[in-house]
Amino acid sequence: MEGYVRSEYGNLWETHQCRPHAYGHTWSPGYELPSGMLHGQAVGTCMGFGAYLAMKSDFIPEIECQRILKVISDCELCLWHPIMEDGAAVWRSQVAMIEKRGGNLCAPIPRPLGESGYLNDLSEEMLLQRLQEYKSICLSYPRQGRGVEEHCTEVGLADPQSKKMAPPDDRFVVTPTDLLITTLSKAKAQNDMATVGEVVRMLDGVDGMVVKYSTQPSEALHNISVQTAKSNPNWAEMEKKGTTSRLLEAEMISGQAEGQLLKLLVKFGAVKKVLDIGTFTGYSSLAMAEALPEDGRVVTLERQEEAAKMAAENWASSPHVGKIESRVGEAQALLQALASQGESFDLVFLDVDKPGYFALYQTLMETGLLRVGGLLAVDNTMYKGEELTGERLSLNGEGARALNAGLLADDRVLQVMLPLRDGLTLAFRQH
Ligand SMILES: C[S@@+](CC[C@H](N)C(=O)[O-])C[C@H]1O[C@@H](n2cnc3c(N)ncnc32)[C@H](O)[C@@H]1O
Repeated sequence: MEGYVRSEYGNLWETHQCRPHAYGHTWSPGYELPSGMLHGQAVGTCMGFGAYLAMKSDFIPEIECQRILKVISDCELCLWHPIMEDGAAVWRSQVAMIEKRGGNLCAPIPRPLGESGYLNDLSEEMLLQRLQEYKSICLSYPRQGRGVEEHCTEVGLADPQSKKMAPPDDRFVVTPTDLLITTLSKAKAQNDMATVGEVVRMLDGVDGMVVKYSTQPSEALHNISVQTAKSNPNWAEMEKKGTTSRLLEAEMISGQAEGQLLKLLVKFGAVKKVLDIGTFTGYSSLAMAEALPEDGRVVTLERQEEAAKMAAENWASSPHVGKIESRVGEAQALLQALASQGESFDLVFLDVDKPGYFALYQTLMETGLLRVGGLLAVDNTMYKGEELTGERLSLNGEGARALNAGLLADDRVLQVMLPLRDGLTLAFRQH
């Protein structure tokens, strides 16, 4: 144990490593807890599966694979558990491991017997196929590949799932989330669907409460919300005609709560120059313009001509319209142009397609468009809660995750993620 800790010292999270002693610990973390298996039993299944993959990769001959499976089985450990039928959970574990191990699967498997090689390429499709092949082999082993006393409850231990969430009575209610969790937990225990419905109603009220108790919008901002809410048929029509290249939708609007937060940041920071990346129908640009002093300026960027036109119409009646400069084109190219003009900004609001987030962030930092002492606000950093589900992320979800990870690794910024609507991150550039 001491030798292990010594070798791991400085990296007790065990990240970014190719580690022979992680044999049996690549796929099982995805199903160990929900299965209720003892840790060693779950590792047994994963060692057996690793041995099978080693054979399929020509790292060991079939006879040695059988030898490994026989040893595991003779030790009364589990080779196969029905929970492994949940291929999606096994795949999620693989995805999480790739992230943990710094971008590579690095699954240690025998190569040759007694030494370790690493498996890096295993697609989801191939993983599912190999699992089924492995299962059919395991079924020919004693107990059909099952272990003896596999589960925690069989040896007098509590089911690990029962510890996953503190029992409702033990959990302090400090936040609305605590309240929702405790109420839902009780409802689940009592199979009480009426209370589940009540929780849905409460959840639905969270955004409404934020809106209710935040400063109400100006008439011009209110009108943008109203116009935008009616705009979906127009966007669909424009996309069909080819006047916009992608489908825009009313739901893209930042809206009141974020608009008021942006206004507040402009006022509090005595901001003079704002860069708004993603104009859409002009809500965030106008919100920030309203908070700027007379000589303040918002430069707003939008790739879709039609959206920029609609934004200009929306601002036309506002006394703050003169503070807004609209530029049309791809954000990355427009940023380069602004940088070459020697521009820099006190506040940048980033709200465009998420796959481009990190590259745009890098440009903002490298060119000095976000000045030292300036603030970056980024929308949708909790992208639809995708990361919470543990499912595979969409391209947008990946984009948000890449930015979140990039901010975390960058000591030039201090940041906080606020669970406001779809997640809004504030990052202060300290150097
Ligand atoms: C979420 S909306 C912006 C919402 C706006 N900030 C508001 O307050 O309502 C994103 C906008 O950015 C535009 N956009 C997306 N990716 C872009 C890119 N790479 N360059 C320029 N504009 C982009 C879209 O056309 C869309 O109008």
